[in-house]
Amino acid sequence: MTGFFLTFYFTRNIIFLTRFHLITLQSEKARPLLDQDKMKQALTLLSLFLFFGFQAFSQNQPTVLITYFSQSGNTKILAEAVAEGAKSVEGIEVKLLTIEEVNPVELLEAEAIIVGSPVYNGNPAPPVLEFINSWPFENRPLMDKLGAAFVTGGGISIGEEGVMIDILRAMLIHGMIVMGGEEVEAAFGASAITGEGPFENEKMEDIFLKKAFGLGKRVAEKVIQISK
Ligand SMILES: Cc1cc2nc3c(=O)[nH]c(=O)nc-3n(C[C@H](O)[C@H](O)[C@H](O)COP(=O)(O)O)c2cc1C
Repeated sequence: MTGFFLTFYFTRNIIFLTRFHLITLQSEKARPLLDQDKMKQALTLLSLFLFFGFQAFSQNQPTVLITYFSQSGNTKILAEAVAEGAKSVEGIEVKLLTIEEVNPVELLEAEAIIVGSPVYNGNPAPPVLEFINSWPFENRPLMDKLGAAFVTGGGISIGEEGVMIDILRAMLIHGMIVMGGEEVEAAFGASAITGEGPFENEKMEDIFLKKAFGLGKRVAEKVIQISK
């Protein structure tokens, strides 16, 4: 939609400026290179070319939607790394939004949806479940979209793998094709431990960011492959 309005805006401005130039030429009694009718025809053709050219360009970029809930910022950091990975693939439009920001059109337009959640009592955080439960089911509009998950949890083995499976399972109900990350250590998606032992740092560990980057990259590459 944004692409459409931008295209419209630019094309309209080009037409306006060219007309203005024509009028100026006439008023200065300068000799135009073409007569006025031919110039109008050329202008119309040029406008159509620009309009459809921009449209084709703006609509051809398949979208990867990365969406997450994060109360204290850890899942947000992981989401940003997933987005960086997806952006590293040429020809992909990446949308990075919190689950509160996503609208239904963005969900339906995306070729791939990557959902991130913190672990809350061994489960996805309630706002993430609420978000997934709001996805449209009738006629299964999410069918065949790619899906993936990422998670942050406070401790080792107290829920992060289970939460990724929960998200992927819900995606499967919608007929989505689910994927893990690039590395075998990210088989169910990307996860990070944020509050135990060596991982209880201010800064998120690079091994977790690498898994997240790899997840975004792999999903984006697959989107390009199946969009051809
Ligand atoms: C209500 C609540 C329940 C939690 N339960 C778990 C849990 O079961 N397992 C776990 O590993 N971490 C648990 N945590 C820790 C969070 O998953 C962890 O701090 C996470 O990185 C927070 O993500 P955020 O910074 O994006 O909000 C819990 C945190 C809260 C607030």
